[in-house]
Amino acid sequence: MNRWLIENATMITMDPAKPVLEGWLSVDGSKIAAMGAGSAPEEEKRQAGGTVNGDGLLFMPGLINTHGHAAMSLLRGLADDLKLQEWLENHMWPMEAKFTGDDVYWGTSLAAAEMILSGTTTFVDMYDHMDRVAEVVEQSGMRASLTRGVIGLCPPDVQTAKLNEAISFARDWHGKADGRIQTMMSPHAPYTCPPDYIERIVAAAHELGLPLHTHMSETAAEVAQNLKDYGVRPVEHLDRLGLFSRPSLVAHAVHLNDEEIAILAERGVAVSHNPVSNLKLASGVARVPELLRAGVAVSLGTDSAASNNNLDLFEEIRLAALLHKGVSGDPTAVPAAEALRMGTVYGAKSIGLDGVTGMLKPGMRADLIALDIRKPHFVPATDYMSHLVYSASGADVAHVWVDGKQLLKNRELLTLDAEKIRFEAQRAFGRLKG
Ligand SMILES: CSC[C@H]1O[C@@H](n2cnc3c(O)ncnc32)[C@H](O)[C@@H]1O
Ligand SMILES: [Zn+2]
Repeated sequence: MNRWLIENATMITMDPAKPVLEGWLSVDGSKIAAMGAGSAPEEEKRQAGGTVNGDGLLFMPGLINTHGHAAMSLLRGLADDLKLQEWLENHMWPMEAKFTGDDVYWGTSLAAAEMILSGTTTFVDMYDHMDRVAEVVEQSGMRASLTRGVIGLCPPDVQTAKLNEAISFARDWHGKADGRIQTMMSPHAPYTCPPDYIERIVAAAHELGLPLHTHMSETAAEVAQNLKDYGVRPVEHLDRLGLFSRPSLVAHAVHLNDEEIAILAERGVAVSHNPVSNLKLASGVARVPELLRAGVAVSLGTDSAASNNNLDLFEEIRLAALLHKGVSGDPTAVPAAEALRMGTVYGAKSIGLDGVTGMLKPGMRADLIALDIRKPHFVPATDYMSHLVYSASGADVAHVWVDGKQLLKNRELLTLDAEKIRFEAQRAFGRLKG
């Protein structure tokens, strides 16, 4: 079915020109062809090879998760209630050292199933064995920005091998899966990559014409250590190493001073805010209202299911709206519409996909989700933008399309075998646990 039509739909478009629309939307191939208020014109009906009745459904753009490590879903619930360094060094890294390509494949498949079931259509993933992650993206039909994260705490020949692997992956997979995959280059963090290694990664990003992604200023301890080791805080450190000379996306950015916020704004650096992970690892609360005021594109990420412990981006949206009210004492700190933009349009902008996804608008990719608004917590129909932020959860998502192709129908996964994934993921965890 190349051209199809949604009728009787309530749509939160995220398009400032028409944020809410009661009407119809047509899809042609991978793109939104046209949309309008009221009932669809006869010509649209004639051209449509099929029709979705939007009654009882709320349509919006698919959500965009701008920071995560999908395969770590295999480590969900393994090490809770710890601070970042202990969690990483004593629990995550020893387990990850045992990960095979198959573990990454099944862990990522598990994450993809969870993300589709909760309305995420695009995700950013930084990990190892990335061709196996890309395989899942191809099969699942999702859209993704993928990057082989490199940790430089190793001998020079190993550093070089990892960097070469990251370059090959980025070169081989950029634009694949019918254009749904794009790639980036990623030093894991300033505290795990020596300065000369970061410079080499930045140089590779320039050669490949790709963006950069890293963890930055996640904890107060990281900032203190950076000051001790290099005499400057992480933002200035990375700026001096040229990281911001390419389009960049930094995850966390919890501990920033005013000067650093100004630098990020001036360099056009995007920030992935991960409120649940930052709370769970007791890292702190990012200065999101100040970042937004400075004009920084702040989007939302779950981080991994090992520090979250789910991949429901609706939770991050809700928390982004609530948390900063509580911290600042200002109920308008992050209004509902802004939180929703963080999960959609700002997410697209953060990874160079503005004009492609994150909004329901003719010409853009048909990445859309439909929530079941017959449930009690969507009643009364006062303000659906408010309901999406303060009442909804991923469990309300009934249907998902990416590039016009349906991935979820009445909560049934169409591209992934949920039963097999459950079985294989559990088996992989058993093997890893030993
Ligand atoms: C080199 S692949 C990615 C690497 O990142 C680790 N990781 C997961 N969550 C976090 C986080 O919140 N801060 C820093 N690093 C994190 C993960 O365990 C992988 O080793
Ligand atoms: Zn992370």
